[in-house]
Amino acid sequence: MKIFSAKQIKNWDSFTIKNEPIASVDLMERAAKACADWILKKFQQPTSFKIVCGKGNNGGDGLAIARLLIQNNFPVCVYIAESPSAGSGDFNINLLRLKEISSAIYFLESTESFPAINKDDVIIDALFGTGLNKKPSGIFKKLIVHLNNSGAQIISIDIPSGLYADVHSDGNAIIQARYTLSFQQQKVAFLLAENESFCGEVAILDIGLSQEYYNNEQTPFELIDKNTIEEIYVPRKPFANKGNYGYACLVVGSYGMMGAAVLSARSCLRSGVGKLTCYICKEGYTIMQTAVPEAMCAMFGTTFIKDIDNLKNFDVIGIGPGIGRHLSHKQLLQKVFKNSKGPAVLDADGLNILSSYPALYKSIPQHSILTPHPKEFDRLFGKSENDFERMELALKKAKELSVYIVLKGHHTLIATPEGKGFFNSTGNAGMATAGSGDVLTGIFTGLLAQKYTSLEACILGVYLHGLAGDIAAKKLSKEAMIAGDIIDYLGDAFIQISH
Ligand SMILES: NC(=O)C1=CN([C@@H]2O[C@H](COP(=O)(O)OP(=O)(O)OC[C@H]3O[C@@H](n4cnc5c(N)ncnc54)[C@H](O)[C@@H]3O)[C@@H](O)[C@H]2O)[C@@H](O)CC1
Ligand SMILES: Nc1ncnc2c1ncn2[C@@H]1O[C@H](COP(=O)(O)OP(=O)(O)O)[C@@H](O)[C@H]1O
Ligand SMILES: [K+]
Repeated sequence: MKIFSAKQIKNWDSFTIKNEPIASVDLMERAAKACADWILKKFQQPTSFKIVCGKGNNGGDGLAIARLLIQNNFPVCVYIAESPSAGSGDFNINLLRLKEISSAIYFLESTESFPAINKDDVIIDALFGTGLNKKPSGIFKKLIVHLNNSGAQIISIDIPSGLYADVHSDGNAIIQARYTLSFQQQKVAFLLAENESFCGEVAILDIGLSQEYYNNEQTPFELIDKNTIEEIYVPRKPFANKGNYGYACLVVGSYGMMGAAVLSARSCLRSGVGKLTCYICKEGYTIMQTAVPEAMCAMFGTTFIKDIDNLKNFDVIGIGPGIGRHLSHKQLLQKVFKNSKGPAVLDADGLNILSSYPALYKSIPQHSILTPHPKEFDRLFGKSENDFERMELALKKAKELSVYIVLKGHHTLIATPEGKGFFNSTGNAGMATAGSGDVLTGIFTGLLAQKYTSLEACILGVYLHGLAGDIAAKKLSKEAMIAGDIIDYLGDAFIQISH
């Protein structure tokens, strides 16, 4: 699903108004109705709502929601933050409509007029939406702080007030919502960890914006969903043999870190690879042969891997999980880069070694997949001030090095050499456990071996990994699940995407 910028969303609204056609106030009514329906499902009588509005269209939404809640017999008070600017047209229409059924409408001109708020009240935040054009200051800033300090649950309409949709919100006063009810699709700001405490749980409500605009508008950002996966996933052919599904190699593990090797090998096999050989150290031999009898083993080195051989035999090489950091690993990387038939997968200490030798960056095989978490990313490409900056840097470096950068997190970002950014929509905090990343490396390696392109392997890989994690969390809880469980539920994830 495409993700548009605030400006594109505004154009999307205008396009819909013109081409559906629908009056803008009726589109606002549709948005307000979607919010009110959501709220009515969530909250029982006699919840008391305090709705705080600005004078733009976000405030207009708030006024229309107020009317709909009053019509459902909820106690509602409306507070309008005064400013010298006139209300938008649809704000004014909705104010008149509200005045016909309610007198509990108050204008906030100074801090003295701020309402007292009960912890049991529910605040609806319709102060600023995507029209925010500067840092909230003066009475607006104080109002945001007042609402945040009240201890009451806040529902933000469209976006938490004070938050920018497409850029870092650099020290802004921002509403800390328990829920954000946004329209039609995600905004980039919702997908970045730095905004978690503002957005709360995000619900995306369908307000029927134009499909034609959606189809024709270009955007660098997409959210990976079921439809994206349907276009990529290729079912196995009935007459296939193991030769059809590729020969993968994993360079993994060292003394004390064979767990990472086992996890990546198991997940590679569970992703459908035809054949797998693992390069490991001598101490890891029995462990690997016992834990993963389906994988072949080649030993090079005693406590860590010193060398590798015959790399030309493999369709794809994954390197990194558990290899530790040793001087000779620079040569290991060089060999992988030189002998890779196609793209390689680089993770964990594979990336850490790489970051110590920037001269090697330009010899990374084209379209390789690099899978850093934010700290590994900073080590590779330098520190970023915030998540937006890191995202932009990932897009820049993916282009510069012609690689796919999988920046891991709650909504993992795939930055592509073509300048596109795909956010994942599966996965959960139960996956914040040692070894989850090793599992992902195995999946990417397995999918590349089966001739998925790097982009397809990245998209399908992160989605399956997260989906298996979601199934594991449902069965076992986020707390009790461990990385190995993600592998155990990969089968269920494949079954889900293939139906
Ligand atoms: N027809 C449409 O365009 C639709 C728009 N919708 C709503 O409209 C919103 C966007 O509305 P608008 O573009 O009117 O913008 P907003 O309602 O977000 O705010 C704009 C108003 O706030 C002022 N403002 C911005 N930043 C400020 C600051 N820091 N301090 C003080 N004043 C500030 C602006 O001057 C303007 O008056 C969306 O977020 C959504 O909630 C929905 O009703 C769906 C339909
Ligand atoms: N809170 C979370 N929500 C969703 N996915 C998560 C979360 N925490 C971690 N993950 C996923 O788990 C994996 C962790 O990888 P990584 O940090 O490399 O762990 P390790 O090095 O222990 O294997 C990544 O794919 C990441 O996206
Ligand atoms: K808002």
